[in-house]
Amino acid sequence: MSAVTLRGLTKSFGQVRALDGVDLDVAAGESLVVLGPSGSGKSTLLRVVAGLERADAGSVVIGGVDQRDRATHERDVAIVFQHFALYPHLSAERNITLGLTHGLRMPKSEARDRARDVAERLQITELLDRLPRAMSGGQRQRVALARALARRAGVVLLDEPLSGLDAQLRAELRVEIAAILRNAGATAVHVTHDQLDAMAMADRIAVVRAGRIEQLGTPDDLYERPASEFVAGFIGSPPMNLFRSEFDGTAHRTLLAVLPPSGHHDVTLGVRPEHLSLTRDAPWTANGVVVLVEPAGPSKIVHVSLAGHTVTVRCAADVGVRAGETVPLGCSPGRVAVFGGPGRRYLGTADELFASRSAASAT
Ligand SMILES: Nc1ncnc2c1ncn2[C@@H]1O[C@H](COP(=O)(O)OP(=O)(O)OP(=O)(O)O)[C@@H](O)[C@H]1O
Repeated sequence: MSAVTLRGLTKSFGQVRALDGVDLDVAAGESLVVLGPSGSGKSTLLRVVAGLERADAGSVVIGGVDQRDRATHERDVAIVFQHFALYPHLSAERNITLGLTHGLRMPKSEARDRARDVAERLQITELLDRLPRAMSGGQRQRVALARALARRAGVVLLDEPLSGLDAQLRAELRVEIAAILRNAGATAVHVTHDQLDAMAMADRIAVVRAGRIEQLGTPDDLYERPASEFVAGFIGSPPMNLFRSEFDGTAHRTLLAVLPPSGHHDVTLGVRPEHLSLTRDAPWTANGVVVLVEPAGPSKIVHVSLAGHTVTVRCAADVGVRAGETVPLGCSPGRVAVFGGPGRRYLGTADELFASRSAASAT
């Protein structure tokens, strides 16, 4: 396993800046997920690390060695692509051993031993003699992963390895792949636009937007303290409710009145679904109309229409509400995140902002 260090990576395609000065350190043995919307530069980042794309500026260092003059096959990386890219006319075993015998010039018997070893760990031994067309999507993806792991490369790069699989298989495989990479002690960089994949697979997540890293942190960091409105809206299922206008008119106005006068007047308030309740017994309240009740196992997600947008509330499964009902919504300012200023960065909770304002006015 090797550490990966990226410094000042920049890459443009014509007018499009796919990477805009990316600095990133991935520790040896770490699983890092690059998460962002379509077109944010995730694949380009991975391709530059793999040497499939040349950066306009910046450096890629793997295991302490600058990769500038190295072609993809000379880099200590294994790649698992979005599309399985297995050779259709070769058995699973041959798919796994081909890169070893040809790429790494390993003797056939040794390559076969390695394939069998990794197949056992991935529980696909019974697939080794099969052609890809005789396998399910999930089985093919396991074989693709086996092929990457069999190389025992210092770094495994995965580009949307789960896309194209159905939700249940995706949920199973994301946990499985994370465990396999962890047990193998592999350094892994995954790319995905799916925050559930990211939360399950990552030691740390880098959220990218327009070729820049917006926030880097553990899944808990990102969930508890999103650095910006963009991150807040991207993480969590359902994601944080964001109020550009107002939650409770009085509360919002009170909040605006206490914010620093330095241009933070256009703020967004964010509240997680689990921090809203269908009660009037809270410091801030408003009324809304239930549009949909969605069962979610031990809880339910209630979608409530409020001042022109839909708010999601996570509540206990036994709370009895029906579509069409008018319900109170309550929350506490300690649970309200405030975003504003350039880049709509996180300014603190409403409570913290009230407190700092009163402390400032007291001195
Ligand atoms: N070979 C290319 N030629 C021209 N533009 C490109 C090329 N590759 C990527 N881009 C552009 O660079 C930007 C980043 O693309 P990239 O594929 O890295 O994004 P992504 O985050 O991986 O998106 P997705 O999730 O849709 O795959 C996009 O605007 C894309 O259109």
